[in-house]
Amino acid sequence: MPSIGVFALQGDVREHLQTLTALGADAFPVRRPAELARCDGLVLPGGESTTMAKLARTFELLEPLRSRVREGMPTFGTCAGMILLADRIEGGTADQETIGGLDVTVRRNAFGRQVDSFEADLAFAGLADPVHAVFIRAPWVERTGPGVEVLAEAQGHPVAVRQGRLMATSFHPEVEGDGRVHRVFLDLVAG
Ligand SMILES: NC(=O)CC[C@H](N)C(=O)O
Repeated sequence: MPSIGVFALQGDVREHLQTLTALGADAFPVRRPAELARCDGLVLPGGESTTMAKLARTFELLEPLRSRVREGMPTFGTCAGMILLADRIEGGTADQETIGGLDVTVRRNAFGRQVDSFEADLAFAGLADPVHAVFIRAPWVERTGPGVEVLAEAQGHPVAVRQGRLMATSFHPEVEGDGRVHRVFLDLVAG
């Protein structure tokens, strides 16, 4: 049973814990470096990315997170979690820190005011049936580096990507999801 941490200083932690537990993972919240150290894989939930980065710095988790991701820990970011994994951000504050590792540029709040939040059924690479995707003030991926695979798109923009053992979605598969996207991540963890 893989040990999967969910970054828990801010964000929709409980939904991820429930989904991962239902899939048979040993899922637990991560608030300190000792908890991070026992993760086989990590989920960065949705929430508010600037707040999450600031709290990570305050609780001395930011540098440990950066090293674990650099060392190849499988990591899955959803929405704000995608922003935290991105190497470059557009539409953020100038001093916004990220964990980084994913060679993409993401645009925060990209879908704009009109469609602040919306839902869509999206084709997802490797899955037979469309995934029901809930978007809440979501980013999209503006540019991808050469090693990045696009797994899903919405309105012509990448909204799910994978690079090696890193995976990110603009939407919230932990909300009204059926577990299949988390299963894709657990398969990555299993290697
Ligand atoms: N639902 C979400 O995670 C929203 C992300 C948020 N707009 C941010 O920039 O961090």
